[in-house]
Amino acid sequence: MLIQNVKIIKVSNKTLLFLTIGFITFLYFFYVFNSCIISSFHKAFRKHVPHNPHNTSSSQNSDTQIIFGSVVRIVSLTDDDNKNESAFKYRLVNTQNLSVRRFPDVLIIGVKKSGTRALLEFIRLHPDVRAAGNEIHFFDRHYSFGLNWYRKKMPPTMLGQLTMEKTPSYFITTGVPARVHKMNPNIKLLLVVRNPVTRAISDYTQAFSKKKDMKKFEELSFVNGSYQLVDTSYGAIKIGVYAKYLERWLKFFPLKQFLFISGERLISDPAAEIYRVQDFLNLKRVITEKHFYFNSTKGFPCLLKSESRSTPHCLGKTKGRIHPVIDEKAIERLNDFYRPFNEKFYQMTFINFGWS
Ligand SMILES: Nc1ncnc2c1ncn2[C@@H]1O[C@H](COP(=O)(O)OS(=O)(=O)O)[C@@H](OP(=O)(O)O)[C@H]1O
Repeated sequence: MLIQNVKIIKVSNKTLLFLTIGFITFLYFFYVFNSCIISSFHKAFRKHVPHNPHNTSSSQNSDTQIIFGSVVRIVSLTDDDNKNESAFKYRLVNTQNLSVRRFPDVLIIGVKKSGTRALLEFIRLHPDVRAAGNEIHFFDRHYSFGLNWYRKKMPPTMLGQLTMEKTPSYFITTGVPARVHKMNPNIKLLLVVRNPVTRAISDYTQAFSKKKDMKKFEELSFVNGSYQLVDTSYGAIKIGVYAKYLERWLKFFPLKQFLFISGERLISDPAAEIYRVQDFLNLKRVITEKHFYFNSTKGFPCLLKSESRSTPHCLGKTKGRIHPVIDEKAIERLNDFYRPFNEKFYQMTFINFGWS
C-alpha cells in the first residue's frame, strides 16, 4: 500500500512538472499574442489622430519639445513603424529659428557716392532685414568664385527675413544685370541717386583723400582746361549719366522691381525715404523718425541706436567729407551737360528728382 502510494506520488510529480511547463508556455504565447494585438491597436489609433502642426504643447504632442527657448520637433530617422526604441536615431529639427545663409532678396546696386551706405545702415535697423556688412563685389569682380561662394558671404537669416547686399559698382558694370537676373529674376533692386554734379565732386573728394597730388576737379572734368568740352572719359563724370546705365538694367528687369531713392532726401528727411523702402519691401513700418537725430556738427542725420551699437552714432569719417570749393562756372557747365540725361532719367523712372 505504502509502495503504491509512493508510485502515485511519483506519477503526480511528473504530471505536475509537465503541467507547470505547459502553463508557462501558454502564458508566454498568451502574453506575446496580446502584446501584438495591443500594439497594432495603438498604431491604428495613432494614425487616425488628426495632426495639428500648430500645436506645440508637449502634453498634446509628445514629438514637440521646447529646447533652449525654441520649439523643436524631434523626427525619427527610421520608418516610424519599424522604430527601434533602443537605437539613438533622432535628429532635431528647429521649426522656428532655422537660420541659414541665403541668396539676397534685395540688392543696393548703386549709385556710388549717392548715400548707399546710409541707406544700408538705416534699413538694416529693421528686424526683418539682415545685410552683408561689406561690399561683396560678386557680380562685377568675383563672379568666377561661383554662387556658393556668394551665398556663404551672406548673413544667416531666419525664415521671413530679407537678405540684402550693397555693391554700388553693380549699377555701372556691363554684364552685371544679366548675371543678377540669372541668379534671381524676381530680385528687388534699390538705387540711390543724387545730383550727378555733387556726386562727381564727392567721388573726386574721395579719390583726392587717397592721392593728394591729384589734379583739380575742374582740370579732370573738362578737356583742354576750358569749360567748353566736358570730359566724359573721366569716371566721376561718366557715372552721372544715370539714364544710360538704367537702360541696360531695364533690358533684364521691369521697372516695378526697382525703387529709386533720393540721396538728397535721405539726408533731409531720412524717415520719409526709409518709409518708402519699407513699403516697397513689404515690411512693417518699424523704422521711424524716432530712430534718427540730426547731428549739427557732422551736418547729417545720425542713428540713435543700431544693431551693433546702443548709443547714438553717425556714419564713419569717410561719409560726409568736406568737399573742395569748385568754380561756379564749372558747376554751371556740368549742370547744363547733365540736364538732358537727367530729364531722360526722370522720364524713365517717372520721378522728378529736382536737380537743376
Ligand atoms: N546720414 C549720412 N551720413 C553721412 N553721409 C551721408 C548720410 N546720408 C547720405 N550721405 C551721403 O553719402 C555719401 C556717400 O555715399 P555712399 O555711401 O554711396 O558712398 S560709397 O559709394 O559707398 O563710397 C556721402 O558723400 P560725401 O558727403 O561726399 O562724403 C554723403 O553725402
